[in-house]
Amino acid sequence: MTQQPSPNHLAASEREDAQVARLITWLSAMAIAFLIGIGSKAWFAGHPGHAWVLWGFAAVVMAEMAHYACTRNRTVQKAGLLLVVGSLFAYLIVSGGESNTGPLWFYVFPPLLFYLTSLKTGTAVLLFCYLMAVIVFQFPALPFVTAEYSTDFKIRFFATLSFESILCFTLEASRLKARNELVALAESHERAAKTDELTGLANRREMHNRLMAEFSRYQRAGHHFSIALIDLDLFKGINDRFGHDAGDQVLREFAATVQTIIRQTDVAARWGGEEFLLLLPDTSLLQALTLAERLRAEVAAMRFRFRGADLPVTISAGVCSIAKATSIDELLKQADVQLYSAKASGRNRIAPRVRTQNGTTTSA
Ligand SMILES: Nc1nc2c(ncn2[C@@H]2O[C@H](COP(=O)(O)OP(=O)(O)OP(=O)(O)O)[C@@H](O)[C@H]2O)c(=O)[nH]1
Repeated sequence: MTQQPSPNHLAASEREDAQVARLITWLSAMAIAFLIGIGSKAWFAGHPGHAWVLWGFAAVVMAEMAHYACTRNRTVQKAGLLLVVGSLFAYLIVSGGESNTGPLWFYVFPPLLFYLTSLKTGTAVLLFCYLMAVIVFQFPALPFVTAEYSTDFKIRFFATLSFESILCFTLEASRLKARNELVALAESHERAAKTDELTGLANRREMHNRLMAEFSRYQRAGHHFSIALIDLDLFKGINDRFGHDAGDQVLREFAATVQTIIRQTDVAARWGGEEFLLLLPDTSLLQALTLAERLRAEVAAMRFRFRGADLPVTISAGVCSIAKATSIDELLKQADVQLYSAKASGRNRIAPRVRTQNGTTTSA
């Protein structure tokens, strides 16, 4: 199974793409200035053919810039620049440019290539360019080759270019590694800031954000939601009789049970010590009561064990729907009042108790 890139990775890639697009725009503008300047120099030095070729390349780069300005297509922009640069360097190697210095421009290629493409694509394109250069250097008699280079030049050219390419590859590989580690670190910090360490559920701050977001959705589009405030009954007794570790294990097991019962779109959070809050989007009061009751029955029927001892675990919950409140604070207050009433009427129950059409009540 292929792993989906995380939102943080996608955001980092998007930022990088935008940065690359800006860089290409600047490089293209500089390339146009250089090509026109060097073309003019060639013109006045009496090499009109060379001048026209360089001006032709400048015109293609201008056309590419205009295309990008109209379409904002970054893939075409990148491919276009690499194609122009590749063709220009091929021309400079076969023609020798001015005074046989054309191949020197090739040193611009490796860093640009690795930065604009991936390490794999960059290496493949570079190897292809090496092959082309070897052919041009080895077979000066080929019809399109007009330059001839000394053996010394060829050896030094390949040696220095290989050194530069390996250096660029290594630097780009470590840049990517550092970037990925940074994104992973940011992700783990982000997760830690939203999660309760003991149970792995959302923490109070994260739940508060989710409640606010759900409330805006309700105000904007009228999507109803409900909450259930759950408290483990007589939890102090469990800690006192069986120890704090037993209490911690109960909290973890209860959190795991909650996660098997709620929907994916629901949010469960540890609201306080032994208090949990469920946010149930698109859920009416009756549906929320049914879910809370199912959870209560499940917990009451479960066997919580710690070091051979059976732990008496039950829950009480207060449920409230946004239809009965005008703000998140009021909603929480009402759920708290309901929880208090569930506790007061004997614990191991859900409040409010409502009558359904067939006369039964939804909670214990
Ligand atoms: N083991 C453990 N205990 C915790 C944690 N957080 C809070 N508690 C304990 O939970 C207990 C809550 O006790 P109380 O508020 O008196 O409530 P209760 O005993 O559950 O009684 P009722 O709520 O009235 O049913 C306290 O003893 C806290 O120390 C935790 O992270 N781990």
